[in-house]
Amino acid sequence: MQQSIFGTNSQNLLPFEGESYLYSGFFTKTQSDRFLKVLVKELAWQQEPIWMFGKQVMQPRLTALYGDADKPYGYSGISMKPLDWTDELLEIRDLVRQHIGVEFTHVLCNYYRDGNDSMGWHRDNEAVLGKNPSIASVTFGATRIFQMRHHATKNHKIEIPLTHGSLLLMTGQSQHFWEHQLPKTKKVNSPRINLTFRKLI
Ligand SMILES: O=C(O)CCC(=O)C(=O)O
Ligand SMILES: [Fe+2]
Repeated sequence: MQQSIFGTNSQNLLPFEGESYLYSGFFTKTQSDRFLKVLVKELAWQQEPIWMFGKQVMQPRLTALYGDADKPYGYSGISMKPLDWTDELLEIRDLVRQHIGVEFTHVLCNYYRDGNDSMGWHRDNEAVLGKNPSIASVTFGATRIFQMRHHATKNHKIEIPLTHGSLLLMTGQSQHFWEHQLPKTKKVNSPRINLTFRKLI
């Protein structure tokens, strides 16, 4: 049984100008163990290059994009063509959709092999996501610290441990006013999978 996002355990983690909610035990341990195992094995993981300061560098993680449409989804100077939903990704999408009420069209999958893999500061604010996108972020595997900070001031940094089976919803003005990252850590040497469900308009 999934926890309702309208339950009493949800409170806005952002102090102002956006809304983000964490549902720690959204998936059961049994579900989470199964999804971690299957997704590591079955998704079409690739290490993609991105452009940074005029140079091409490899991303410090593996990624895969799945979704409805045959339309490419570009970010950070790369364009990815979505693959067709797998059974497990559809199952997870439907559980998340049931509770958030958003018809997600795509899921960007990230595979952090260990604490050396990471994602730098960014906002998910591409025009194709619309003005105030709701992004649902699901984690299986190692707990990693997810950081958010106010984009304009770089102040008000908050740290959110994203545990096995957790769901983080970033919504409202979050992607306009707040940026986020997943820093490297020496404390983790096991894998983590993160799925960010998005609705392209
Ligand atoms: O791995 C995470 O928790 C963050 C992923 C993320 O920010 C993204 O895919 O845009
Ligand atoms: Fe992001």
